[in-house]
Amino acid sequence: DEGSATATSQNSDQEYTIPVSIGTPGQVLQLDLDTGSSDLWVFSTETESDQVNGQTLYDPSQSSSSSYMSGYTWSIQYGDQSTSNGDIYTDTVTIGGVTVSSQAVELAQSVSSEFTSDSNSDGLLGMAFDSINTAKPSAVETFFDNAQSSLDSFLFTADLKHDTAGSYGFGYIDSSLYTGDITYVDVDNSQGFWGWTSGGYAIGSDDFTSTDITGIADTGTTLLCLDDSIVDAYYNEIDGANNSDTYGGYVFPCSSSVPSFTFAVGSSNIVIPSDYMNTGAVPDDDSTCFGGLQSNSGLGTSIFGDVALKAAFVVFQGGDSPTLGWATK
Ligand SMILES: CCNC(=O)c1c(-c2ccccc2)csc1NC(=O)CNCCc1c[nH]c2ccccc12
Repeated sequence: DEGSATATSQNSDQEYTIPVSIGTPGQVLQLDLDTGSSDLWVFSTETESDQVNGQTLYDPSQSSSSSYMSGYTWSIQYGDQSTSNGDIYTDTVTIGGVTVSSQAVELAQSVSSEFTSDSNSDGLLGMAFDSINTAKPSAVETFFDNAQSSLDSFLFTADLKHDTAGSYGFGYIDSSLYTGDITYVDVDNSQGFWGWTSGGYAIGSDDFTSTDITGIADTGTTLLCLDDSIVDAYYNEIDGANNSDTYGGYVFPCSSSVPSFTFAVGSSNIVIPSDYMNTGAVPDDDSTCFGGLQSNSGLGTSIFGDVALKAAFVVFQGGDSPTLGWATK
């Protein structure tokens, strides 16, 4: 089996959602496919009503295929301190034509304000490894793991785009979506993430710097978050750039031209164009722009978030020795 789903850029590439059908008849929710976590959770009829703000709610009582997982709960806290928790049903889940008949669906009973205020997302579709799923008394499996037996190949692909619709593929590689060859690198999933190591970087047209950059491929995080040495070197090339306490990161005059950013993938590389490195004006000051590259300090890892991923066609290859494939497009 194979399929694909349109990835819709929300709020200027801040996140990307896909339509996911849950239940019989199908209830379609827009979920943020998140390779940086492993819980499939949804806004639901059980979510505190004062924490709902326009989201579509999954209602298990309207699905003839839902089944309550008695005694199961879940509770997650992301690095940005956002949280959600609730109980769990199984139901039929279909994404891009690929169906899992008994997928654990985690219903939110409570969510923190970041999720309430994000009316573009009805929940998260965690696609990292089962070891970091938060269900109790025991972990439940991701859609990707449950779909393995029915997928032609045990992989999914990400073709995220800047300010326009991209796509996620399941079970196959669409060679029309990239140019040249796909370069595969090993994945370290010991922390439950799609962890990998880049061999270095270049700022604009400057010389390449060989240095190991170990981080995670994370569709659920907007920005590219790297070591301070790289980040400081990058913003040294932009007049008027400064690391702002007010805005919580590097900002610069929106009139500045900003360099592109290249990162190594094995013996090849991916170039993030200049315009991806500017996420746009900060709130209440349209002459100050916020950088797409920010510090990883305090994150515990570097993060190749959407700013980096949307510059490439990326293959998430599952199995006993998972790998990541990167291609230019
Ligand atoms: C900003 C979201 N990212 C993180 O918190 C995060 C961190 C992290 C750690 C410490 C401080 C800040 C971030 C490490 S890995 C990692 N990645 C994930 O946790 C991936 N899942 C993010 C889900 C998520 C959290 N807050 C949101 C708000 C909108 C859409 C999605 C989300």
